Amino acid sequence: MADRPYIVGNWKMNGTRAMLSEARAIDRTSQRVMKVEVALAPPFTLIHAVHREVEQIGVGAQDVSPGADGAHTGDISASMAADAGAKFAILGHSERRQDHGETNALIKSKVESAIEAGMRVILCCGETEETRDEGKAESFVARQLKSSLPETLDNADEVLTIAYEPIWAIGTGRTPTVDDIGAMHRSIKALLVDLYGEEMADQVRILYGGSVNADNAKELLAADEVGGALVGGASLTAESFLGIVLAAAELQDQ
Ligand SMILES: O=C[C@H](O)COP(=O)(O)O
Repeated sequence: MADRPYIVGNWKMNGTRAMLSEARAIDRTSQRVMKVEVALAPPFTLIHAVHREVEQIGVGAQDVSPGADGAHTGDISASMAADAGAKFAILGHSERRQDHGETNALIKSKVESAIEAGMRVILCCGETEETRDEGKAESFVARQLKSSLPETLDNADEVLTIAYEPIWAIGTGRTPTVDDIGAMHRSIKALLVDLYGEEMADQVRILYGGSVNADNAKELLAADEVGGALVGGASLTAESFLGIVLAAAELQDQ
């Protein structure tokens, strides 16, 4: 449901079965916070286990490979991730772009494969500090999105979420101003209207990601057109992640 804030924890390359207790605790509290949609993206090795442990929250993958199953050693297709219990896939994260040289064209083929497998896509975008300093952040992000979004979209709220994550804010404790976040989210929204029309664009939540924690969540989530948060470091313990979930719930009450 696009009108609920969407709070997604990305565990990145962290987590062994010892962390299942954190997922259980997140799930238990989330059952009482129905006005917020909560989800976790553990590493592939834990997707099935987390899926079996939780009742309320969504479980997703941090990536999928494009194309159909076949002879691709080490790869995991969207249909395999979905079979393990993943309902969504985070695609185009800047860490994958940097560490694995992912291009917008490759990301687009991953987006298409994930949607075909029935998953929701959380498509990440975001600029470097240099690009922002040059005043080119919005045009850079628009280019990333235009080159990696599908041509057409049906059931947008079930299929697509965008996550704006300025690279310089990831894991650094630094965040853009609320005005800068609002301006970027408005620009992304305008692009979605352009590509898919207003009705479809209204259904796509645009998350903010980059050093979100329980202390700054309320302020960041209140920015214009922010429909939730993609959380890295602060999603690794139930205590810190639930602080963000509860902040989102409080904001809904205001
Ligand atoms: O996917 C999550 C983002 O990269 C944000 O990570 P962070 O919350 O550790 O800054």
